[in-house]
Amino acid sequence: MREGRPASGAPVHPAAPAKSPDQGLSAEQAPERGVFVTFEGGDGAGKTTHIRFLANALSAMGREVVCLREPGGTEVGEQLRGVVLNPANSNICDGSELLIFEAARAQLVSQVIAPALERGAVVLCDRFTDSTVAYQGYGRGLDRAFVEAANAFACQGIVPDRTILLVADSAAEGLERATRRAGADRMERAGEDFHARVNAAFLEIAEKNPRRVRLVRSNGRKSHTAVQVFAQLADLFPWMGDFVRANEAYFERLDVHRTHEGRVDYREDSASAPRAERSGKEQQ
Ligand SMILES: Nc1ncnc2c1ncn2[C@@H]1O[C@H](COP(=O)(O)OP(=O)(O)OP(=O)(O)O)[C@@H](O)[C@H]1O
Ligand SMILES: Cc1cn([C@H]2C[C@H](O)[C@@H](COP(=O)(O)O)O2)c(=O)[nH]c1=O
Repeated sequence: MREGRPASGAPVHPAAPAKSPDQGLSAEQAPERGVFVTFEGGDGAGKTTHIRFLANALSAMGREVVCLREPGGTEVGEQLRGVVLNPANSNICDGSELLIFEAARAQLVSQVIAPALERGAVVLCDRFTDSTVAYQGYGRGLDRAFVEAANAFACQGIVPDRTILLVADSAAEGLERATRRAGADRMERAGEDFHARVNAAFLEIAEKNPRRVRLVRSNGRKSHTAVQVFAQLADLFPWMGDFVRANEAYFERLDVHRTHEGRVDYREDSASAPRAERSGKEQQ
């Protein structure tokens, strides 16, 4: 997603801002401001799905998009991810767990996020500091002021411009979605009560930070969720507001369902998708 070329087949809205996917920056245009958007929510809430979809649309509009996940996103961070999520490491203590997430974050912020924002990229991050508050603060019960201080230390002043909080029907539903394919990692095995506390914590975080954190339900069709995600970002990317109203079919491709054989099936409720898409030109 680092290049500014439009993805094939992605619509371009007529009311696109000064820059359209076909036009480069003219010499006198100021570089665009970097935008930092994080996606949060319980396990299996749909973060990966919607980050990927949004990233495609943003790069079609000519933005450099950097997609990241936490823990991870750097070599060191991915190694730390392997340690903290490995179910074999069942004896990691809560303090050590917190510091591993913070170590991965400090590396990601300094090595990737800060430079990307400086360049004017859009950074989409699958989890960030709110996850630490929810999982280590509320879930594990660590001192919240200390968790906040550790977050601040790792972030070096970088705060998301917007956080999309995706909410599934329940923690159990999300966990079922998350573990369906690959089994449960160390955090996903923390128990139902733990995950209920985490999900409640996310709602509390959203209530306390209404400007930054926007709640979007991910319990229905993915296309509906995606429309709401775009709508909640329309003040940061002004073309998105009109785009949502004028391009329903663009979102419906998310409701495409892949069969085990790799064929593409279309659910009944997406039967209105345009013909070209129904012959297999879906994006995701
Ligand atoms: N409205 C929805 N939006 C997104 N995903 C949905 C929705 N409804 C069902 N799903 C399903 O939920 C599952 C989990 O999606 P995804 O992997 O994007 O979640 P995630 O939050 O990134 O999970 P994890 O916490 O494991 O990283 C997928 O199988 C996806 O198809
Ligand atoms: C950043 C962060 C993450 N976690 C937990 C949340 C999830 O259970 C895993 C990450 O797995 P995912 O499939 O990428 O969602 O780690 C946490 O407990 N604390 C954190 O700060």
